[in-house]
Amino acid sequence: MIRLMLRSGLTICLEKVSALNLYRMAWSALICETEAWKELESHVEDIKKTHLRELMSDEDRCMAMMVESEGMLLDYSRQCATVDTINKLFSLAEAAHLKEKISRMFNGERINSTENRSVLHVALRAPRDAVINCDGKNVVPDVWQVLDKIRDFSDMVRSGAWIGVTGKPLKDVIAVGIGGSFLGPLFVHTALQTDPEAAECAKGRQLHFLANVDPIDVARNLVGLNPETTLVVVVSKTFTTAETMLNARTLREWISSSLGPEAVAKHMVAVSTNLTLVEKFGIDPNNAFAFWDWVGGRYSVCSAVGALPLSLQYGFSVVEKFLTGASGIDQHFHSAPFVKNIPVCSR
Ligand SMILES: O=P(O)(O)OC[C@H]1O[C@](O)(CO)[C@@H](O)[C@@H]1O
Repeated sequence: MIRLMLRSGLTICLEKVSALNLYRMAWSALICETEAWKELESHVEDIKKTHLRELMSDEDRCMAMMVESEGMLLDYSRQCATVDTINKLFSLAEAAHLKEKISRMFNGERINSTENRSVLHVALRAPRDAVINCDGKNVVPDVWQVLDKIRDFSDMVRSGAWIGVTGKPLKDVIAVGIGGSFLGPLFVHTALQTDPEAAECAKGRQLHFLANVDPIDVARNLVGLNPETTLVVVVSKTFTTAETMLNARTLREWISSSLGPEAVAKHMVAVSTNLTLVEKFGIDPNNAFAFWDWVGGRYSVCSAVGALPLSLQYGFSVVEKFLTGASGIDQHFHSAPFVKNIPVCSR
């Protein structure tokens, strides 16, 4: 039996581990024990003595700390750091095998080790003809099947082809959700409100978000809304989250007490990975928009979680542009060297 002492102090017996596991264990050695970390640590003491005013007067340094790609400019020159600091951070990224980890993510490997899942939010905005495998299956066709369904549904609602039970068009949407099933869509909605093209597409429509279970917040969100012209989108990855389910039940009651229980079919739809619970709640599975467990909640804005409410408000073409932009950044993240890589430099 061969015994190996890792830098972390862990002793492993070679006959008990496969070569692959050995490789992974070596990778997971603590980052703070690498040379790159130690160099950075001692460098921090020097940089602390430098004033940002002095750093900002160095034009070459400032230019070196700007990266432009995909129509975006990242200027990180106002960090208390020199070009040397940045190079040391790149060395640390290499010591952490960042490049390999990025590739493993795009290859659909189960890098979410706590849940033993792939991390494939990049597939949510991949072009229709892309191939991204999860457990040997290309997931891109499934993604586009849902996106096509979102486009058709939001076109129908926006054009008035899908109407409420009393025959009125549904011009207002309440998205019920919390955490990752709320914050991403709210963020994009806030940004799109200042975009002239998107604002034009949203004229005459309202999008509300309900995350809080405080009854006053619920009441405030409903002010000025008429159930006859409102569509409720219940957004929950698990469809078990207490706050979301309580708000969903409150709104189901708001609709059915005013329009009758049969109105739920026309006035409530859902976004979830758990379509069984969606149906149990009383939402027609035909009006459910799926996503998958390889989408982390906080990364779900490009799934139906964001795409459905935002398409209802702005139209699918606006959302498609958002997805295309995100996909452009994904390609950039996958292929650009660290020094020109906006997501890497902004970490
Ligand atoms: O989408 P769900 O399953 O309703 O979960 C909502 C949020 O609740 C949490 O589980 C906890 O806040 C988050 O991770 C998640 O984004």
